[in-house]
Amino acid sequence: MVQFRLGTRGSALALVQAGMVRAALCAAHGWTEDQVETVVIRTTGDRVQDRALAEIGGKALWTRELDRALLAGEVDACVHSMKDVETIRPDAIRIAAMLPRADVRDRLIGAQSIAALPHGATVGSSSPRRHAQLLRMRPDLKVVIFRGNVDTRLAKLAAGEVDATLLAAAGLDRLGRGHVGQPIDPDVMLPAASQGAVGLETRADDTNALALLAPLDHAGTHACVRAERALLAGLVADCHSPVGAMADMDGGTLRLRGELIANDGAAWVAGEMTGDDPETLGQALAVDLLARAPDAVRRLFGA
Ligand SMILES: NCc1[nH]cc(CCC(=O)O)c1CC(=O)O
Repeated sequence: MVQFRLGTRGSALALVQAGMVRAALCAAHGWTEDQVETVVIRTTGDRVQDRALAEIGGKALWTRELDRALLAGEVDACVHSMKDVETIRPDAIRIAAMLPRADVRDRLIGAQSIAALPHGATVGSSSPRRHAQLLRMRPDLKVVIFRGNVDTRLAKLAAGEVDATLLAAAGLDRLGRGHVGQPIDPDVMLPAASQGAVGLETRADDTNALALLAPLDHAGTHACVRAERALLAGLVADCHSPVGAMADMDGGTLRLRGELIANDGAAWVAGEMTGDDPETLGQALAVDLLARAPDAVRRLFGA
């Protein structure tokens, strides 16, 4: 008998991540695999492949249809790459658990390092953060929109459409492509908020699902993701904003790093704070960064 229905996108990466959650649920509750049903839900982000995501104008590109299925009771929880989950969530939906975080870094594919890219090289990326970070280091680069799932992007790179691209290490690793590309140190390229984290959302009032998901929660990862998301909230930013954010745990203390970069990479502000409460820490760093941001950067944010 099915004990739990798990909503997921249908991309190869999403299905691997859903499989990780299914395995964790089975291990926690002594279920067999057939007791967790995976329900594949197609999202707007999966349909629209030819424009920069930021241009489609829509928010919730990866979550709207999953939210609907969750709230309609068609699934008990949804699996998400937390990086793609909006900063502000509906009150009726609760982030219930976070799997242990994978490699948080970006990987460069097509060159040994950003410094080693030939003058004027074309780099494919549709992430405003990576775009701005690349131009800050290398104003000579041509950064072009590059979309599609991981395999599509690697195929476009192999076909010579671009000289190089950047992808999250976590996604590559989960797809069995751990050998692809060179990891970029976070000091060189601060990752996106929640990068490498897989989270589970359920209905806020579903006490049964919340209890079943509780043993899957990795408290350290959850605290880091909370702090990073609180920074985005304080900036009125989302995953389409040119923001780097990364928390880690130093002993019992949270350390949060953040940076805001103008789209052309010519102006930026960066900072770091430590604290115990993730929300307080994220909010405080947002206030600090906005207070110190050059005009060209501050104007990008709603605060
Ligand atoms: N925006 C797409 C997206 N969302 C999550 C991942 C990778 C997996 C992760 O960060 O957990 C990716 C691809 C990428 O940025 O390379």
